[in-house]
Amino acid sequence: MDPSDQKHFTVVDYVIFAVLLGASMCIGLYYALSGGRQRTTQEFLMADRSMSCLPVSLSLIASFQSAVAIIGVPAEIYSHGTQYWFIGCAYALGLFIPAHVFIPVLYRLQLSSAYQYLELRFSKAVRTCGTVTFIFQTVVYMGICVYTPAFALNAVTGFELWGAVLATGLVCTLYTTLGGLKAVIWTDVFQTLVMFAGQLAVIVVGVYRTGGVSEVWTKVWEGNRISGLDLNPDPTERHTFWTLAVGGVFLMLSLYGVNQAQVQRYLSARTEKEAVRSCYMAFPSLQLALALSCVMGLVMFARYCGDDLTDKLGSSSRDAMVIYFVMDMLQGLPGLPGLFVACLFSAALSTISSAFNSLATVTMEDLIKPHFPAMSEARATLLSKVLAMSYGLLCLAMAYLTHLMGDSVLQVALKIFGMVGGPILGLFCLGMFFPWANSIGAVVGLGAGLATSFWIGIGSIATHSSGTRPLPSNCIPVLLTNSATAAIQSALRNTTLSHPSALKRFYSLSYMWYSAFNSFTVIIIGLIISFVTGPMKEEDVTPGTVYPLVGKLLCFLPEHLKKKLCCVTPLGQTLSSQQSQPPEQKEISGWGLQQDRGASPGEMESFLPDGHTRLVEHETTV
Ligand SMILES: O=C(O)CCCC[C@@H]1SC[C@@H]2NC(=O)N[C@@H]21
Ligand code: NA
Repeated sequence: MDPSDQKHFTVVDYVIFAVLLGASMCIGLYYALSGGRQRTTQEFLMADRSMSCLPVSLSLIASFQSAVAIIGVPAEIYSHGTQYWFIGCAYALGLFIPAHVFIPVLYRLQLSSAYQYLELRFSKAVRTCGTVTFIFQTVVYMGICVYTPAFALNAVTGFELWGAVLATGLVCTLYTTLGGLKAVIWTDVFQTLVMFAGQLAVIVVGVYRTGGVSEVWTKVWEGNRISGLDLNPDPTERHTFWTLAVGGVFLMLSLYGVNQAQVQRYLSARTEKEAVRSCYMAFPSLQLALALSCVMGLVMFARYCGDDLTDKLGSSSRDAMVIYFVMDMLQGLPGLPGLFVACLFSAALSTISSAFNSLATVTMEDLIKPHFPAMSEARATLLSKVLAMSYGLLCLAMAYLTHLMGDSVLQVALKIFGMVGGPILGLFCLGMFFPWANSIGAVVGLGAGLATSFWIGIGSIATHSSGTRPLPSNCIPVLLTNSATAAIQSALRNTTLSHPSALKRFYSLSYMWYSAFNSFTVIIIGLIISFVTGPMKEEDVTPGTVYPLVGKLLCFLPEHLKKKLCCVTPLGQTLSSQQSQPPEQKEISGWGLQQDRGASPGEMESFLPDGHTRLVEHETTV
């Protein structure tokens, strides 16, 4: 990028950006100094299970709406048209199933970490495998989220790259470490609003400067960027209605159903009903976030298609082009470039803080506490803060690794979710829907799922069959005009159109199918191994850890047949955690309530730090 074309910030922009970081810090400090002052893990990691549905729902959006979406989705729409928008069709089921299947099971078990479920249902080994897999996925994802905004800004504005990464990482680590989950959730609320405001500003100014709505629509229509309903059933087709609306459901379930960051938010709600309501309330906000980023891509297309930006942007990826577009639109409007940079970093901060906090929680609850049961509350809380800090530093290192990955951060992020989140989703489904599944089946199933997903993932990179479709000839996006890239495009067109071997087709499976494909692999392998090594019996399964899915699907069968199929266990009772737990119970419920095999589902046995046990009668509401 030659300096003459670099867009510069005015003082006002820097002030706005500093105000955003400052506001996040203040919210973090407020929660460090108010309430219980973050002195128990229940408060630091679970917000005292006192949150209401509005902040939880906005925090649910913020967790997986980072700069990757703010930059990656417009770049996707610019290059491939609005096909990606169909992922919105996956949001309905993608939130309905978590609200009515995963939340009831996980909430009634009163867990702190989603992976405690795996020990209750299977064994400690399965829990550890799930936790380690989640940690790997989140650390890689965090790296992408820290790197994306800094890289894009640096490419266009010369904004000091590693200075921005450091500023983001440190501010985020600080307020997360000081304020715990309460600070993370309330900064998420503030940052989500900044995110929406920033994107809206770019859209309004962009439409105005491109000649108004009708002008934008005409250019977009003629550039055939409005993709119709592509019902092509070919699973290697990168984006079709099926890969996005159906494959997308499994992606949503892996994130909003079983991902620790989201499960922790559900469990921080003061009642189960509040948690379900927050899931429902996330739907409109998710649709709004998707619409804003897609429209931004369309306005960008209306603005540049046909112009030649290659000389301006050089070899940097199309992701950087989004920032160029924003800076181009907002030039001369002091404060607005700063607002968009604040939007970008809000997106990044809200995701990274959720990642830090969930990593600290699972490391504490799943990997440390079980080995140090006598650890004092103060020491446990201090250790949680040290963990949040160390994950922060690890994240900066991962940011550098992202530097080495390909372009299109959106695709990289979605691939990670499919490759790692998919098998974890399969593991939870295996446990919740199939009472016969045993621990050996679960571990082998997870291993098979991860092995398959990395085999496809690496295979697709090796054979360059990332499924990029040839673009419509009438408007080769401006960044592809240079001959080298065009040559790759035509070479790619020839190889993929030649007779692809079965293996090549396997490698070119759309990454939007990874979540579905990998979760089914875990379930099928897990069931086979379970039946081979002796399936579990109904009475052996911890009550409250199985969702009678098969029973509900086969509701037409007579009761005695369903009993034979051992799939009619009633789910645990609806809990309102505040009423059901006596106050002294609170500080240890994060230790996971061990079910006494003999206790009836309504009774939960909990282990006190001093080794005594207490039967807690949970109120049962219909
Ligand atoms: O923005 C990111 O950090 C990740 C990319 C989007 C992740 C998925 S896409 C479907 C769902 N909707 C969102 O807003 N995020 C998740
Ligand atoms: Na975010």
